[in-house]
Amino acid sequence: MDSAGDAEGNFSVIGLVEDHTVPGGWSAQPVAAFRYANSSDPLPELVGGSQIAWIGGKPPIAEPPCGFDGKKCSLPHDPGVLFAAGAVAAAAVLAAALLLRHYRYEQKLASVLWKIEAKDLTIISACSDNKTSIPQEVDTRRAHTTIALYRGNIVAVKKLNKKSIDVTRVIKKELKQIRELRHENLTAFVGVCVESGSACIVSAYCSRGSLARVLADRDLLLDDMFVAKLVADLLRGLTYLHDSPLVSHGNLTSSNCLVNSDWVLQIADYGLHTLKSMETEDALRLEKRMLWRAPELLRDPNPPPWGSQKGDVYSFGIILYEILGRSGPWGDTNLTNDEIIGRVRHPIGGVLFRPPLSGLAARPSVLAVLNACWSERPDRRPDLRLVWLRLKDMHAGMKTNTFDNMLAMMEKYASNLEALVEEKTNKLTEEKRKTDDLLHRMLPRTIAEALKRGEHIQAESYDSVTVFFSDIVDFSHLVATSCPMQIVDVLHDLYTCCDAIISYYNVYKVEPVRDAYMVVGGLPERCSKHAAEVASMALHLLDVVPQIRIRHNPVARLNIKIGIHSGQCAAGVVGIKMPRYCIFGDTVNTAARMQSTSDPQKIHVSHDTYVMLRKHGGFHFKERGIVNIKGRGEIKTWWLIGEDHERRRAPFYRFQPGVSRSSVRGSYDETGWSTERSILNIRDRARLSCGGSLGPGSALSSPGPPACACFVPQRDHHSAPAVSFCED
Ligand SMILES: Nc1nc2c(ncn2[C@@H]2O[C@H](COP(=O)(O)OP(=O)(O)OP(=O)(O)O)[C@@H](O)[C@H]2O)c(=O)[nH]1
Ligand SMILES: [Mg+2]
Repeated sequence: MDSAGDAEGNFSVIGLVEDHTVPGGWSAQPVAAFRYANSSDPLPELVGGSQIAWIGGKPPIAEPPCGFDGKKCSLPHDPGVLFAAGAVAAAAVLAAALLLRHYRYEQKLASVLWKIEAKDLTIISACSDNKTSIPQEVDTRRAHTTIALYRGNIVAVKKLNKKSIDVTRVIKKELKQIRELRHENLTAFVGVCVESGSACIVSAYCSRGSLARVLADRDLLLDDMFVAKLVADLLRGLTYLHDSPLVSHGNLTSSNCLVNSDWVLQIADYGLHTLKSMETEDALRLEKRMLWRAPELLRDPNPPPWGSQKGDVYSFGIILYEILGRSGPWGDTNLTNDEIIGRVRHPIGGVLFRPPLSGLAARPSVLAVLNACWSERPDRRPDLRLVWLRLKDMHAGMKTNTFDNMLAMMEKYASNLEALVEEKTNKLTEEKRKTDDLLHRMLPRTIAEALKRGEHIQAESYDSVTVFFSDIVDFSHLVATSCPMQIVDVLHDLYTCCDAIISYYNVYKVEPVRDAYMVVGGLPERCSKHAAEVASMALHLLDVVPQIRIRHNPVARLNIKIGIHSGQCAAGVVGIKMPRYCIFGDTVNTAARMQSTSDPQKIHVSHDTYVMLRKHGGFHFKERGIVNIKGRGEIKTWWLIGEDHERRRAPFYRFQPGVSRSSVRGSYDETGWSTERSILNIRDRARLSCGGSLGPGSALSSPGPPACACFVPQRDHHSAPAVSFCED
């Protein structure tokens, strides 16, 4: 109590204090007190407050910042002041945003992201040494444009024909604009290389080349789906361009539509009109571009390089026509480019000149779109979205998914290629067959095959072969009375006929020299009946040769002298550049002597051959007597005069060394030759056509006397028979 008897307040501050003596570790204890230092003080002082554990480390403020009733923070209430303040703030924010935007724009313009350093471009030429760095899909011979390697990618490089390049602000704007365009159906712009005053535009490379080239490739089958996909790609790309800041293309041609490796059509050479302006261009190139240009642009003395959207629609119409017709932008026409452009610009007699639609296989709806796209009045041309709608029928077969479309295109292309490969393989096989045929005419088949395999041909010795020689009687007289070309004709006819006959026997013909003809039996494949083969063939030839008509002297007849001898010999290939299969040995000389000592239309047979033929049986002889053969002395020789006709039973087969026996009917001995076959009726044989105009089967199966068998020389199947022989 104080002196006045008033009670003095005794205030203590109780706080939570850590206390391990109580459960929970905390207890409320006095932590500070209020004391009056002087009795005159109106309020007590806080003593010991430092021990208090305040939340947040300090005591709470005594009053809220804006006072207990918020009056301390109240704004001025004048609306004019408020509005002015807001407007200033908004203007400041807008100005800051605009400034930032402009700054960024300027920065983008100034940035040289479009710039390509010449040192980063490695030009690839068709004869580039560095083939390993060129990706497989790049066929440099089919590029048709300059291609280069840029940061590991193949790019197309288009050089601008300008004397000097000044990269102005407008050009920078164009470059920025074009860099921002991205679409699946536009070729991706990579950059521009400006070096020492010249410039080139670098863009992504499309490996399948331009649409014009794809359409010109006759091996490529473009079915409806292919066509629809190409048209759809073109429309998509063009629509994107029309909706972009570029607004239009201005130079839409089939060479500016490229096809990439995935068969996606991409539009190229869009934009950059200022950069490309003032290019010194080839007049022919300029003229070619005009073929796709709309009439109103052709008439304009200063057409804008970006053309117009309606102008693009006209160009689209021409390209659509090109895709459907595959015969160029104006079809098969005799008019020159200049004449076409002239007629489009100034129609003659008011009749509009457009590509011919007759013979174009297309749906009526597509033809209607074509006509609409190349309307004379631009405002009558549909816009691209309408074109897309009107071509709905055309796109009906297409898949909605781009990837599926791509896959379908690839599959189509692969099967197209398969058919193409098959066709080319057939052609190749046919060519190979012809080459083999030619080779087999020059060398025995087994030898030719071994030579093809690169094997060395060892000369072989044969114990027993039969050598045949024939020679035209009075050939020197024939030569003296004919001109060289007539002689060539006679020999050609004779050899064509003889070759056809000997192909029916198991014998090998050695190259003829002048009128002399040499045939050997028993090599290169050994054959036990070689003497019979040669004898039969000799009788056949003897019968046929006199029936060959001499073209320039039809009444004259060819007669031959034949000599045959059997014995041992060696045979092998001589020469490397022009290998020849040659036969060596005394047997050859003796056979030649047998021929030279023979008589016209007689077959002179040595005693050795006679013994073999007797053993074989079926041949008829007449003894000639003792003849002096140079080198052999006096030997007994024979005339072969005939063979037993009735011994022929089996069908007559053409002999083809190397052909498996099982593939041919008939009975064969170990040489691949039918026993009966070698003993043929000479009359029947005579009916066999030379040159194969009648097959062997037909000659033997037709009963009764045969009709005249003629052959037409192989070199001209349309001419009248040059040589004919008939049965007497
Ligand atoms: N394979 C392939 N060929 C291309 C590529 N780019 C252009 N070409 C072809 O290269 C040739 C020359 O192209 P450009 O210099 O653009 O000439 P243009 O297209 O005929 O005519 P403009 O573009 O009108 O000047 C044309 O046949 C193009 O189709 C590409 O990326 N790949
Ligand atoms: Mg081009």
